[in-house]
Amino acid sequence: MKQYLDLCRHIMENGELRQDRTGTGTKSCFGYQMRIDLREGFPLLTTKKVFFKGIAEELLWFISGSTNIQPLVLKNVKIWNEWPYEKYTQSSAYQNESLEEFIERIKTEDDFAKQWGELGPVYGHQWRDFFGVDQLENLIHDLKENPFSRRHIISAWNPAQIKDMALPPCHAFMQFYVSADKKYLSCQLYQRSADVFLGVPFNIASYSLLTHMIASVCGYEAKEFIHTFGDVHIYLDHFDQVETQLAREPRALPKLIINPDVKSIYDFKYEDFKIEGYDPYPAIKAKVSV
Ligand SMILES: Nc1nc(=O)c2c([nH]1)NC[C@@H]1CN(c3ccc(C(=O)N[C@@H](CCC(=O)O)C(=O)O)cc3)CN21
Ligand SMILES: O=c1ccn([C@H]2C[C@H](O)[C@@H](COP(=O)(O)O)O2)c(=O)[nH]1
Repeated sequence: MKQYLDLCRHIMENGELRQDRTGTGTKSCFGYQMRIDLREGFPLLTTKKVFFKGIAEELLWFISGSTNIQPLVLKNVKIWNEWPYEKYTQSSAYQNESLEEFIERIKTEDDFAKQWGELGPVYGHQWRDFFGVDQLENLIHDLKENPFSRRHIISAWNPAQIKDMALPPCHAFMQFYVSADKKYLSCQLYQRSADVFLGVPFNIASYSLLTHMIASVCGYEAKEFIHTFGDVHIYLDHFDQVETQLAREPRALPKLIINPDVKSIYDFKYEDFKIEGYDPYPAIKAKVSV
């Protein structure tokens, strides 16, 4: 995807070196925007293999309103594991378990999962229960009933609850837009902080999938995903991986096929999505900064 490679090049060429919360250090820019036409294919990077199943299961988990990693872990999605583990290792309950042993306990012991698998009121909670407001339900209702509204918004940024979250939301604010002919749905996301190598490929695919799902249940077609960034950065220990990707020639994008019989946003399962014609270069390993 040219837009993504342009973003990587932009940061490599113009970014400033700065310290960050995790201690790793980044090259960073402030403010950037990508526009992705969803009619040209599904934006799953081809310059490395991206774990679509993990992205889809994470999105279904947000939609379900869950904020406990147990359902993800049971589906073998590992991307949120480090954060509850970090908290656990700092508690008096910690018995020197490795990350793998901790995750095994989350899988098999419900009481342990209830206590230690919780991330606090993160995305799923805010989307479905922002101080009692089901923002997702309202959004879908309004997209159908009042398509030209300028208030089609979901915010995960709840300042009163930031202190209770394992990580304050990065993809924090989204807005939807129905075309004048009521044919198309577009989505714009504001992401306050973006890990370009690990997080952004997930975020692009996740919001593009969400746009397709909402379009499908509201009777529209997905048109554009606009991705707007605040602090957009490449971690210092991801430079080699980014260069490897920049040396690869992007291939044709795959197609997303959604089961058209699903009429409610809450009824989707992973099996209702099919990615066709995905032919990526091999995956590239990288360390996640916690
Ligand atoms: N530093 C940092 N970057 C992030 O992208 C990030 C966070 N923290 N914290 C919260 C979530 C968790 N996210 C993550 C975490 C890990 C991967 C990751 O390791 N991805 C690998 C392997 C995926 C797999 O196959 O399990 C990848 O190659 O994409 C991706 C996104 C996105 N977010
Ligand atoms: O969906 C996500 C979630 C997180 N990130 C990245 C962005 C930053 O590198 C870290 C969060 O650290 P903060 O100090 O809270 O900004 O996680 C992402 O890119 N996408």
